[in-house]
Amino acid sequence: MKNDQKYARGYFMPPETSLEWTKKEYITEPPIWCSVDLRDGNQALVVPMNLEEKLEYFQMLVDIGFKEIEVGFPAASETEFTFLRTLIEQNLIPDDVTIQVLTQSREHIIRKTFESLKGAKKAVVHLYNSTSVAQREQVFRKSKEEIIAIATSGAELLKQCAEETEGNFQFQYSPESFTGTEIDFALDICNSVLDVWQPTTDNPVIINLPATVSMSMPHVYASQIEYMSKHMNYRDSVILSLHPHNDRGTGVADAELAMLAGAQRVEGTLFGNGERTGNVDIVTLALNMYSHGVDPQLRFDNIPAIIAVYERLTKMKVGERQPYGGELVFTAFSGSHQDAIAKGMKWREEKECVHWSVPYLPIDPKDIGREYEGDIIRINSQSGKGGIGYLLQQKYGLDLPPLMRENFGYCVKNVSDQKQQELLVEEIYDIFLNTYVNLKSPVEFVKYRYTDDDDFKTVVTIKSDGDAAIDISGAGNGRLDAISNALQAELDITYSDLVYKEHALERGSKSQAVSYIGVTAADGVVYWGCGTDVDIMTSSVKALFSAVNNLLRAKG
Ligand SMILES: CC(=O)SCCNC(=O)CCNC(=O)[C@H](O)C(C)(C)COP(=O)(O)OP(=O)(O)OC[C@H]1O[C@@H](n2cnc3c(N)ncnc32)[C@H](O)[C@@H]1OP(=O)(O)O
Ligand SMILES: CC(C)C(=O)C(=O)O
Repeated sequence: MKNDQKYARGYFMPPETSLEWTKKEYITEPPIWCSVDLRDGNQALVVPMNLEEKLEYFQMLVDIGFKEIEVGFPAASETEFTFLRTLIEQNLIPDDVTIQVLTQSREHIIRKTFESLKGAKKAVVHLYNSTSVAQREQVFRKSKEEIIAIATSGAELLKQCAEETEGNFQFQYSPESFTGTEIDFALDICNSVLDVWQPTTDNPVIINLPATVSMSMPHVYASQIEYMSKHMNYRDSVILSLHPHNDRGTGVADAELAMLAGAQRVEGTLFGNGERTGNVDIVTLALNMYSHGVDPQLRFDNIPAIIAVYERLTKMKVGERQPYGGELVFTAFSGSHQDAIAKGMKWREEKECVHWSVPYLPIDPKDIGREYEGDIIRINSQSGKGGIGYLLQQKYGLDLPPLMRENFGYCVKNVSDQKQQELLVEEIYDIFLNTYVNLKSPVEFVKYRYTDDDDFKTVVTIKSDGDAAIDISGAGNGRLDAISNALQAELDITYSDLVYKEHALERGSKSQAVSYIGVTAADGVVYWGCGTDVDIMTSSVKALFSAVNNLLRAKG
C-alpha cells in the first residue's frame, strides 16, 4: 500500500510548546462534564431518539450527575425543538443542571434556537462554524477574514437575541474542525468572538476546541490546547473546553493530556457514542480518574443498569471489551490471570487492605455494580486450577487441597477443550461431583464399625458391582487407616501417601462435613476422592472409597 503521495499530516503543531504539563502525573480534579449524548450522540444514530426516549435519556444523565447537558440542535427538527420545549414547559430541568443547545452561525437557525429557549431559566448557547483549511477551501470557499466574519456575525446575533429573550444565557463558541486549523488562525477567530462577547470572570464564555476529527497523536492535541490556553485573550474569563472524537482511537488520551495541558471542561458521551468512531467516552474518563482516587463526581455505581437503558434507547451495543462498561472487561479466562486474581482477593481479605491492588483488576468491579461471581472468573480451556478452585470455593464452599485442585483443573480444562465451550460454575460443580464425590463403583461403601474396645481394628461392609455385601476387616493406626488396609488387602491393590483434608460445609439447613483424600498408586500417580456426610468420619471413609474407585477405574 503506497501512501506517501496520498496522505500527509493535516494538523498544525503550535510554534511553541513548553510541555510543562507532561510533568503532571495525573488529573487531580474532575473537569466540568458536559454530556453531548442527546446532540452529537443522537445525530450519529441510525434512527435518532424520539421524544419519549430523549426524555428518559435526559433523566438518566441527570441521575448520573451531569450538571451540563447539550440537549440538542433545536433548529434541526421538530423532535429536537419539541424535546426542548417539553423540558422547559414541564419543568423537567433541575435547578442545578444547565442545558446547552447547538446552533450554526446562520441567522434563521440562531433565531429559531432562541425561540426554542423561551422560558428556560438558564442555558448555554453553543455557536460553531468550521475553520479548518479543508472546510474553508472546499466547503465554504471563503477567505480567513470571511470565516471570521461568519463567527463574529453569529456571535453578535447571539448577544442580541439573548438580550431580547428572558433568561440567563451563557455563550459557547467552537471553531469546528479545530484540529485541522492553523493554530494562530484558531486563536484569531476565538479572540475575535471573545471581543464580541466581552466575557468577565462573573460571566465567563466557554471556548470549546474540538478534535472534530482527530488527526494527530495526543501530545500534539494537548500542545495545541496548551498554546491556546496560554495565548487566548480574556483567559481568566474563559472556560476552556474539549470535545474530542475518537478517529485514531485516542479520544480518551487526547482528553486526558489536554486536561493536563490546561482544559477545564470536557464534552463527551456515554460509552463514546457519536459520529464515526464516536466522541470521547466519559465513562472511561471518569472511571480512569476514579481508579486514581479522584472523585469524578459522576455516579457509575450501577453500570449494568446504565448500559441497559443506553442500549434500549440508542439501539447501540456496548462492546464486550469497552473499558469499564464491557461485559468481559473484569473477566479472566486464562489460568495465570485467574490464579493471580484469586490469590489477590484472598490477600485483600486476609490483610484487610484499604487500597485496591488486586492484580489484573484496575478497579473493584463491585464499585460499578459488577458481581465477583460469574463476572471476574469464567472457565474455558485456557483456565487453570487457581480460577477453578476459586469458583468452587466461592460458590460451593469447597476448599480443595492444592494438589487436588491441580488434578481437577486439568479435568475441567479437558472437558472445555473437547466441548470447545465455556463451562458455567454449575457445570464445573457437576464435573466435580461426578469425578470425585461419594463414588460407589466399582466398590461401594455400606457401613463400618470398629471392633469392641479397639479403635484401630475396623470391620467395613462393602458391595462390589452386582455382588452381595460382604464384611472385610483390617487394622491400622486409626479407623481410616484400618479401613484403608482392609480395602487394599481385599482388592489386591497398594497405594501410599494418604493426603487428607476435611472441613465443614454450610449448605442448606444441615451442616455437612467434606473430606478429600489422595492416594498414591505404585506408579506414582495420585488418585483423588471426596466424601460428604453429616458425620465427619463417614465423610472421610467415603472420600477414601472415591479415591480407591478412581484408582480401580484407571487400572481397569
Ligand atoms: C461537527 C458537528 O457535529 S457540527 C453539528 C452538525 N449537526 C447537524 O448538522 C445536525 C443538525 N443539522 C440539521 O438538521 C441541518 O443541517 C440544519 C437544519 C441545521 C440546516 O439545514 P440546511 O440548511 O437544510 O442544510 P445544511 O446543513 O446542508 O446547510 C449547509 C449550508 O450551511 C452552511 N453552514 C454549515 N455549517 C455552518 C455553520 N456552522 N455556520 C454557518 N453556516 C454553516 C454551509 O456552508 C451551507 O451553506 P450553503 O447553503 O451556502 O452551501
Ligand atoms: C459542534 C462541534 C463542537 C462538534 O460537534 C465537533 O466539532 O465535533
